[in-house]
Amino acid sequence: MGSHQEGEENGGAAATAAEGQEISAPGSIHGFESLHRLLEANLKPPIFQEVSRLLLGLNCGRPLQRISLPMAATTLSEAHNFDLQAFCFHADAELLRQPQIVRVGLIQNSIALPTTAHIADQKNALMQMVKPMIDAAGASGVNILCLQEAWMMPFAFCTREKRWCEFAEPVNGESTQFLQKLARKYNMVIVNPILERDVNHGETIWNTAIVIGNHGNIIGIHRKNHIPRVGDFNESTYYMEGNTGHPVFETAYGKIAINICYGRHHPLNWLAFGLNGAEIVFNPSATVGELSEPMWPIEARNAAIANSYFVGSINRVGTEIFPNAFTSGDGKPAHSDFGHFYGSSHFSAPDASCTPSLSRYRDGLMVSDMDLNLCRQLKDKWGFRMTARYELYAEMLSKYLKPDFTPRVIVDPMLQKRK
Ligand SMILES: NC(=O)NCCC(=O)O
Repeated sequence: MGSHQEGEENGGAAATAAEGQEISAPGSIHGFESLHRLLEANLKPPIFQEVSRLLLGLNCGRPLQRISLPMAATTLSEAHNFDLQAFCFHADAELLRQPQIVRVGLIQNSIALPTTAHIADQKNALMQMVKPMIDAAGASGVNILCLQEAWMMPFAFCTREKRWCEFAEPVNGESTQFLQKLARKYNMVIVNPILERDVNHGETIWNTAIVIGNHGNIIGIHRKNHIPRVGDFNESTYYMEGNTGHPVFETAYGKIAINICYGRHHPLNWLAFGLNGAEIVFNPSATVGELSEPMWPIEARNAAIANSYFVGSINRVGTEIFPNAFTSGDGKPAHSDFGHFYGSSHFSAPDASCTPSLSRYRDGLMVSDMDLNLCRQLKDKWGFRMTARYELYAEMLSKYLKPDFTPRVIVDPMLQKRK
């Protein structure tokens, strides 16, 4: 990983410019860690700049800038072989408000031990593996950090075997305690997405994000609203649709919310966090290339634009092999893995700009400064809230929810109706 110079524009992924010679890793794109790096190595600089403008947009009229991080962070990334990238989203200067700059981090990780290892060992190894990335975030002065969905376990839901429920832990369980110490040490808000066991409600299991404040306190939790029933994502076998609605957590550094994984396919889910005033929405995820990669760069970015907030998208990395083969009723032969979790964590901004993605196959920490003033500036510019005509949709939805609803279709009288 090379160093990032202040003011270096988004073509600065020279970090891995030697990637042409890189040994092809599983999950790489023809030997490259990301599309951005592949393009940079293969296009002439002026063409690459123009392609980057079209793919990543402009922030305040300029290509997104990379920022440099302290040597302590880059040293950790080299020693522990994780991708480290850092950017800065600006906003225009205002006369009455000071800039509200917050430094935000996203961590993507693979599993640390085979899925056959003892559960306690897997959890301990994961904490040890993720710690250098959290330390790098701390050394970089990150204010708010979010980990990936169910980061304390392999994404075993594809198997439908109930033994994986043993990974579930209470809100104040070992991962929260581990992160609380780090939150205090680095004065950092940390979002901890886990499989939760709600011991006070009959051991119910949820897919939950715990928001830990910068004093190590638990600010609150959010439980995943929408559960996938697609392909191998048999998550409804394990936990129920969340009962926490769309909370926004006012932290020392800004108003944040969490839209867990599959919730990103639901525009109303994004909207509800926006209506509650979120400035940054995290989307901790676990998804594989074959299923969703074409959607990945679109949905979060669209949500950031439509709702005038920042989005931090995080996806796990690697291929996780399970001891027993499984099928998912989709006609595919029995298999022992989901496919490749493609990482590619990134930030999207309300002005339609976005960062390049982290590696498609390595663990990584993505850092970005963001001036939260950009949220209101984009609301003023585009007026999406003011032009939204919510009353039309409230009425439509209330009709749709009634059992006697019939779709309002006006049929061309000239149409020969097929029987
Ligand atoms: N974890 C999860 O919700 N995955 C669903 C797959 C997807 O939405 O891409």
